[in-house]
Amino acid sequence: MQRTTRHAAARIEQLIRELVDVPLPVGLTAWDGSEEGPEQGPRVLLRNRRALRHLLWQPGELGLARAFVSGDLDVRGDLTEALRRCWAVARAQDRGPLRLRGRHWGRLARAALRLGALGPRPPVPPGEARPSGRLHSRGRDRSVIAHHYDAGNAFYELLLDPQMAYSCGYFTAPDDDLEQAQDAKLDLICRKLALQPGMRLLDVGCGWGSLVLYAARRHGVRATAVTLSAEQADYLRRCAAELGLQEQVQVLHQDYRAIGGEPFDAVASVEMGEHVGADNYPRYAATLHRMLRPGGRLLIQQMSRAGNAPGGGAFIESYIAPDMTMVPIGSTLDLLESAGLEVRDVEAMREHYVRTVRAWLAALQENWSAAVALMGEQQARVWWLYLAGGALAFEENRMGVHQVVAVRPDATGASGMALGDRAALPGRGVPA
Ligand SMILES: C[S@@+](CC[C@H](N)C(=O)[O-])C[C@H]1O[C@@H](n2cnc3c(N)ncnc32)[C@H](O)[C@@H]1O
Repeated sequence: MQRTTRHAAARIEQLIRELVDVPLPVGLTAWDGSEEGPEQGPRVLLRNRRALRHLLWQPGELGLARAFVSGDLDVRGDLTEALRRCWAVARAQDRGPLRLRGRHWGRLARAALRLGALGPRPPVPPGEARPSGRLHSRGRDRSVIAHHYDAGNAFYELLLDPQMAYSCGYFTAPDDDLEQAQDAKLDLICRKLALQPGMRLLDVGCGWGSLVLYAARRHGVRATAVTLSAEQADYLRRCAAELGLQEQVQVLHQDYRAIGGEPFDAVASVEMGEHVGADNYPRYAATLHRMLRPGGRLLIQQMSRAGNAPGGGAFIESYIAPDMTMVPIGSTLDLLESAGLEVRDVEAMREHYVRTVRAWLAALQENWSAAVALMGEQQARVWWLYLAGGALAFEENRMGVHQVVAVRPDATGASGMALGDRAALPGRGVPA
């Protein structure tokens, strides 16, 4: 027979003290209405005992995420602040969130028994990707990309700016909004690439085509856009046709490994390098090099991560972007140079990503009912958690993002850059 308690929150608080020796970082309300922890700030609600069972069956970040996604665990108030406080505890413990040691298991099981929380494995909420096949084989990459990017253009339209840029924006003034920041980012990229009318631009990993459409319209280039997502390719073809740019913008729905033909005057790849994997990065860098004419410029924008945990963490890997790899920026620069490119400029943009992700999160919250109608409550909660945690990761310097300008020197070693040309430095704004 299950033993019940009317003091579940107190028991959980006691358990947390025993396990990690810290007071509750956030308020806690348990299924029996009992409350513990700070009264101010965000509050975690354990709606039922199943919330704990998610953690017992899948200890750590993923169990916590499943409890949240299913709604068994909820947060009242600011989710980002709740995550910030929990991360602070994890940092003080010198380990990730809820990474328990073997000796803790006995205590955990006894506490769960007292709380009546022992029971069968709860159903895994929908939306987890289960990629199969060899890591970063073309087939597996295609299904992983479809999982994330083919979630429906209508959803991304709710979240993103009108140009549908799905990468870090560039805030040049304190009160810039997302639309201005994405416009400024595209402008900055075009200037760093020194685009001129008639030039040929290749964009590898083009998303919904914000860069190629911008560059074609504002700089008169002829652009080729490559994406592995069928929905993105269709969307971009439609946009290009509506804007009368179908002659200027060619859209290729294919893997970057299949790119061939004549080299381009300029090559861009904005937040795609995270998808290629450590083993394939040299091949990706070699492709960028091969597709750039000698003397041409490359711009990549890429997220980075310090330390030895190259993925996005258990939650991101399961729900958002499996097989993603992020490495320290220094390693990326090495790999680009090993491919024969010469790195000319690196700009760190971490603070811009804090604001970008916060803007996406605000858009999700404003459009919550529409998002739920499109994808269901649980999937909308996946995005809520992803964006709240993502903004925090950039804020706390667990993740970074950089723009890198490189050139392919010609046979004589000439870079094609004028003396003193420091890749569009005048374009840099200083956000407050
Ligand atoms: C984060 S999105 C960035 C989109 C775009 N550059 C932007 O700034 O809005 C990553 C893009 O990389 C593409 N991608 C990922 N892996 C790819 C691959 N193996 N081959 C071609 N494109 C790929 C995805 O389809 C998506 O368009």
